[in-house]
Amino acid sequence: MGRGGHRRRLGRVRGGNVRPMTDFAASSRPATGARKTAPAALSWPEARRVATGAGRRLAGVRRPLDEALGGVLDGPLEALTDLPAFDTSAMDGWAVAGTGPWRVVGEALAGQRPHPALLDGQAVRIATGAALPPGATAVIRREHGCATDDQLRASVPELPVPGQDIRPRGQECRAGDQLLPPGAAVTPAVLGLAAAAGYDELRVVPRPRVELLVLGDELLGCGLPRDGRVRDALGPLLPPWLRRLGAAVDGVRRLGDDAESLFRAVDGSDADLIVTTGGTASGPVDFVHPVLRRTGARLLVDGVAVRPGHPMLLAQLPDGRPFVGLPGNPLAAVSGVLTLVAPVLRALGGRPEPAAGRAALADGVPAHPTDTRLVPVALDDRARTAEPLRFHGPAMLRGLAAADAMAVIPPGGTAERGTEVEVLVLDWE
Ligand SMILES: Nc1nc2c(c(=O)[nH]1)N[C@H]1C(S)=C(S)[C@@H](COP(=O)(O)OP(=O)(O)OC[C@H]3O[C@@H](n4cnc5c(N)ncnc54)[C@H](O)[C@@H]3O)O[C@H]1N2
Ligand code: MOO
Repeated sequence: MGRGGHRRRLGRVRGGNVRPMTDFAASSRPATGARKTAPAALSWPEARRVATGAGRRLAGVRRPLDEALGGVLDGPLEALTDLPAFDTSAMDGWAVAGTGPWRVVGEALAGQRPHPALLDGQAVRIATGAALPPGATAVIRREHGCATDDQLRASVPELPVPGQDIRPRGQECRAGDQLLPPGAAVTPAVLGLAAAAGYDELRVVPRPRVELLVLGDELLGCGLPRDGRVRDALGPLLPPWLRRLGAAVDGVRRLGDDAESLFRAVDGSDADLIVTTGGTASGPVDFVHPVLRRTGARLLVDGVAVRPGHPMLLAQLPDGRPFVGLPGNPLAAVSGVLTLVAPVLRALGGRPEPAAGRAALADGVPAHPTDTRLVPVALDDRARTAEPLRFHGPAMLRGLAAADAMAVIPPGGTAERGTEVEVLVLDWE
């Protein structure tokens, strides 16, 4: 269940739990799960476009600065004050009025109210960051002046230079200036800037909350594969990656291949996005389609012309929340994250799409005749090349674990060595 503990019930049809097929708009699957005729898979670029449009940006919330990290700005960050807010000294030394020599009449430390105005020929000892007394025309650095018996002389002939080592009020910004645009990621630097500019709280688009449901009777949470069972690889892989992509993920719920428990988990979740793994195909215990049908969801993407990962799907629950079904084969699930989950998370979280990376293939890669291929590659940033890696089968993670990116190989022919292709950088850390 989501963090708030609130359960959102999905709409039900009286007299039965299965919605009419018209509610399962894009699907042509029969209610039992097996497919009579395969619906046309969307092309990979089209599926990504649909995913981008499937998530409505979450409403902004006010957060104290220390809880705003990792969100994005809901609106522009406008300065609440001039910065600096008052004229200050940039150096330790003396603030002076007019040309020397000067009589030292007091002291100005950071954090004190401004010293009374200086007359021509007067000076105060001043600390870096202290408010400049009115009338001061320059600052003489400690190492450029010589003070005896309250008489100050510059030890460098060119001094004083008017304005030297003074940080004038408003040098960095004026109150009301836009410091950052809406959608900027809230980094530690942004927190510092916001505090300097007078903010105690920020209005941010929150991280979308993801409910992650890992399906499969065969999955083990620990130990060696045994008795036909395998270790769950996606439970450890997905949460930290989805967090990196801007999501809030409380944890993973592992469910058996049981339609009722999947329905209850989906029905009881108040997450902004539900992601399942496994059960997308048409095997005897693949329940994602029938359960979606029972919830009254609308399928937006039902299969994508991409290898691996072609059974991935994207649906919209009756209340509009998105649902992504990732295939169970681990590299196919990774392909589904890149194709569907990442764009949906960006849309929900108000994050801009990163600029597309490109690199030249260091070796030829056979393309699929009709589908896009996503192939793990090691990037050489200096040479701007991408080396295709072995062990890239849909059930394998060995290539991925050594990869920096997935190269996008468009359908048809062979992508020859030297061909420049799009690369989706795997920003793990
Ligand atoms: N008759 C057909 N069979 C299959 C097709 C097809 O088109 N026609 N597509 C194949 C492709 S491609 C994929 S991908 C898989 C997708 O299947 P599901 O999404 O239903 O996934 P499962 O059947 O539950 O599992 C598939 C495979 O992956 C292993 N798995 C599942 N979850 C995990 C996990 N968390 N960690 C590690 N491994 C996992 C599972 O044990 C299976 O070996 O369907 C093909 N079949
Ligand atoms: O999606 Mo499957 O082969 O492409 O693992």
